[in-house]
Amino acid sequence: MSGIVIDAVDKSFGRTEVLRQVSLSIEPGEFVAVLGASGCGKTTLLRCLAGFEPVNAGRIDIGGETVSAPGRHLPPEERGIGVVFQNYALWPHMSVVQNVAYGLRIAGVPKPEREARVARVLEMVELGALASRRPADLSGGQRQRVALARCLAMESRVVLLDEPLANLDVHLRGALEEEFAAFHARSGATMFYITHDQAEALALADRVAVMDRGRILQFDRPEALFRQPASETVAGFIGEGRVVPAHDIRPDGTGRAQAIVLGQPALLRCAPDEKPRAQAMISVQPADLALLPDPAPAAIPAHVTRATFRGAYLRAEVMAGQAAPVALSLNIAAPASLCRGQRISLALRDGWVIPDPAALSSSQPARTDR
Ligand SMILES: Nc1ncnc2c1ncn2[C@@H]1O[C@H](COP(=O)(O)OP(=O)(O)OP(=O)(O)O)[C@@H](O)[C@H]1O
Repeated sequence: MSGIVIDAVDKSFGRTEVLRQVSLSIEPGEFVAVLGASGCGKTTLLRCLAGFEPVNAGRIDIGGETVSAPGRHLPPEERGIGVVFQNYALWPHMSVVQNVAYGLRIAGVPKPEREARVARVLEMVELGALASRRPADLSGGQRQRVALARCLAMESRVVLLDEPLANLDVHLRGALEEEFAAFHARSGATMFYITHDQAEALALADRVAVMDRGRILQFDRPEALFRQPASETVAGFIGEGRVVPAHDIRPDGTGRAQAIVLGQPALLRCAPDEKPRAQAMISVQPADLALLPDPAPAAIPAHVTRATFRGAYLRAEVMAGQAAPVALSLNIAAPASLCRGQRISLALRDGWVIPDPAALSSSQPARTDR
C-alpha cells in the first residue's frame, strides 16, 4: 500500500504560517497534482511529505505508516519515496549510468542486479546511447529523464515531483508530459506533482488539489474543477473562467437552475441541493458563450474590446450586458471576422452556479470521493 494521508497539517517558518490545516487523502497509485500560484506553499507541502521539513501540527501517513507528526519525524531516506526536482539534482561529476545507479549502490543492491536495472530503465527513457555522458553534456529534457530513470530504478512506490518541467521549453514539456504519464502507467507509483501550470496539472493528474495561501481550496477530478468549481477563487483560476453575477436563482432540485444573467434568462447547472437565492456568482468559460447572427430576443448585448486571430478560431474579448457590463471572452470558429468596437449579440448556453460560501463550512475544502 502506498497511499498518502495528509491530515490537518500546519507548517510555519517563525511567525509565517505557510500551511494551514492541509488535508488530502491520496489513493495508492493515484496521480495527484497540487496547483497554485507562486508562494502558496506547494513546495513546503512537498518538503514536509519528503521529510525535509517537520510539521508543526497534524499528521502525514505514507503507506499506512505515520511519517510526520509533532514528536515524530521519519528521515527522508526511510520514507520509501523518490523525488524529482526542478533542477534535476544530478551529481555533476558522475556519468548518466553512475547517477542512475547511485541510489541502488547506497541501498546495497548487488552489482549484477544493479547493472541490469540501470540498463533497463535507461532503455525505457531512451537514454541508453548517452549512458556515459556527464549531466553538463545533456540537454535539460535529457537531464530530467535521467532524474526519472533514477526514480524508476529505485522502484519507489511514491514519487514526488517538484515542478519538474519548469525549466524546459514548450516542446520538451509536451514530450516529458507523455514521459510522466508513461512512467506512471509502467510503475503504478503514487505520484504527487506540484506545479503552477494548470494545463500540466489538468492533463496529467487523476485529481488536482487547488491551493491558495497555504490552504487547499478544492481537491477534485480535472473535469469537476473545470465544470463545478467550489468557489470564486477556483472558478477564476481554472481554465479561462470568468465569475459573473446572477440574480433570482431558481433551482429545480435536479442540478439545473433558472436565473437572470446580464439581464437575460439563462438555464444553468448547479448542485442538486442548491437553494433558491436572490443573488449568486456563476462561473462562465469561453465555450459557454455563443455569438448570435443577428440581434435576437433575449440576447445579451455586447461590444468587442479586442479580437485576436488564433488560427482555427478568433478570440474575442467583449464587454457584455447593459446595466453593469462585465468582461467576458469567447472563441469563434474560423472563418470569422470581428473588429474592435463592433456591437454583437450573445447567448449564454451554460454556466455553473458557484455554491453559496455562507452555506459551506468555512474550514472544509470541497471534495469528491473517488
Ligand atoms: N525556509 C523558509 N523560511 C522562511 N520562509 C519560507 C521558507 N520556505 C518557504 N518560505 C515561505 O513560505 C511561503 C511558501 O513558499 P513555497 O516555496 O512553499 O511556495 P510555492 O507555492 O512552492 O512557490 P513557488 O511556486 O514560487 O515555488 C513563501 O512565502 C516563502 O517565502
